[in-house]
Amino acid sequence: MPNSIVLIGPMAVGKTTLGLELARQLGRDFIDSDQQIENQHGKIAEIFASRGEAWFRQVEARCVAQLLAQSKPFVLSLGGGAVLDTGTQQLLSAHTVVYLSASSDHVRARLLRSTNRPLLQSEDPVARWEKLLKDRACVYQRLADLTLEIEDHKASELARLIIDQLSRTVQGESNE
Ligand SMILES: Nc1ncnc2c1ncn2[C@@H]1O[C@H](COP(=O)(O)OP(=O)(O)OP(=O)(O)O)[C@@H](O)[C@H]1O
Ligand SMILES: O=C(O)C1=C[C@@H](O)[C@@H](O)[C@H](O)C1
Ligand SMILES: [Mg+2]
Repeated sequence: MPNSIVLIGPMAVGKTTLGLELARQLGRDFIDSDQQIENQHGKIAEIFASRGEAWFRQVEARCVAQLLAQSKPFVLSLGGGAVLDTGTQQLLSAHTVVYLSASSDHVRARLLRSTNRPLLQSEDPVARWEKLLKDRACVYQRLADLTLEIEDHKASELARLIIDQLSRTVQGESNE
């Protein structure tokens, strides 16, 4: 797996948690785009409140482009909406993209206990999450080299599954 592995998917599916575990199992560096933006510009909820979503998206696209320009392969977890940027979509084609897919049932408890996601500030965060997923699912699917249903697996098991499935793909390609 010579290029970077990029985890995409909707909020709360476990991109950050699993990305860290995947990087640990592969002995690679790990970076999370939301964390990177927060280190540079402060809390995402405050950015949305003070500068608006459009400004956040510009910063996010620039941050992701800088990260993907690194020559050493690493594991990158993207914010849930980062894939909407067409420049980011183009850059992702040079990397291995893993879509973490989930039904709302599998993330319901996580959504209900979180208070820091500006796009889910609503009386019904689960319905908001479902609507965002409906709008974005085709983008996630189109960009993905591998799609993984998180179901009730532990992060360590999901990381192992990703490594196994990606190694099989690489093996298959070298046998062609
Ligand atoms: N496989 C798992 N099993 C149980 N809990 C998990 C698993 N993966 C993540 N979690 C928990 O779910 C919550 C959301 O996980 P995480 O922050 O990794 O998701 P995310 O996709 O990065 O979300 P965000 O859109 O906010 O970036 C966290 O509390 C995390 O501990
Ligand atoms: O799905 C989204 O649009 C977002 C997801 C989070 O990771 C953050 O990037 C932010 O809250 C926006
Ligand atoms: Mg995250």
